Amino acid sequence: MQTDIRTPTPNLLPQLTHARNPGMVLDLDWVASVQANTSAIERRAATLGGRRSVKKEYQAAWLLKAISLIDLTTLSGDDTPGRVQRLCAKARQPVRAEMLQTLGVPNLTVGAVCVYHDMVETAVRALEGSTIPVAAVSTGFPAGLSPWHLRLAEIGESVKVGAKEIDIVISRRHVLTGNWQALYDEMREMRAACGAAHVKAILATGELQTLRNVARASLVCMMAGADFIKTSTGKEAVNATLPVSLTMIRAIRDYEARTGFKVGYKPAGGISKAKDALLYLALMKDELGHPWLQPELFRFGASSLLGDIERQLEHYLTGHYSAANRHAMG
Ligand SMILES: O=C[C@H](O)COP(=O)(O)O
Repeated sequence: MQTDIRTPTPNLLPQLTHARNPGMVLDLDWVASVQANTSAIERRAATLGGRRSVKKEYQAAWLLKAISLIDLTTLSGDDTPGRVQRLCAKARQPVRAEMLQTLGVPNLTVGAVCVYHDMVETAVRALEGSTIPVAAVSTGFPAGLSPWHLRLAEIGESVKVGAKEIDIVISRRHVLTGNWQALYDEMREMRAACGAAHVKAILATGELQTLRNVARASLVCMMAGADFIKTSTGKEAVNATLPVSLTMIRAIRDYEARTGFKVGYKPAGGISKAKDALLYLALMKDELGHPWLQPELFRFGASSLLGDIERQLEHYLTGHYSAANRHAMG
């Protein structure tokens, strides 16, 4: 039976505190034992799309919750300080002030702002006085093929200028060749380079060929101390999908069951519709429960999702849709 996701307004959900995942020694027997039943996973994912969506005030509450979980992202070659400043203004006040007042959440912000290293200082300055962290994509994002010492140095540079979260990319070839030791070692070193900054491991699942590879790579990154596992850079041909999400979420559940440590989940790439955000939240609640509905353990990596959510909230309040271009992000 599916869980009913109707819940009171998001700011009434319990606040989470959890110990940071320290990682563990690489357990190759555990890794080798991990399988993924692709047809069962795909069947389950297909049922999610058909579920009845929540309506009216319940939907509005869940959309507000979704906003608080967005890593508001710009990762374009033509990013400018001006665009990043506008994005940060949006991060501070994601929906028009009068709408937030009416909805009873005047202080709502997004989960984080996510940018390339070059824009970290601009974002940090633009977010001064708020509690919104800046996340930097790092380690030769998106391919992760720059020289190793430069990948590590890039993490250090971003942390030095104020990034509180680092989204690293793994070496896909370690997964594709089954070199779990190499994946573990690189993840461990990258986590160490992050220091106190939290590390999200981007698996680039669209390039890992099988769900079994996704499950094993998820586990190895968690064993090496990832704070979050993230699907995609947004630059692969296939980015976040529900089957991949189920696979990764279940890896998180198994890891917690065996070690007691909670690891966060970040689907990213191609999530641009409010209704998709609701599906993901329902999935998290069904599979992992309330702790994974907090920014400490769940984020959407998304550049345009906020605009669609804002349109849906406006429709809820006024009965009308405004043009999408009224909700520009940057
Ligand atoms: O990590 C975030 C992604 O790059 C955003 O992808 P998107 O532009 O498809 O929303």
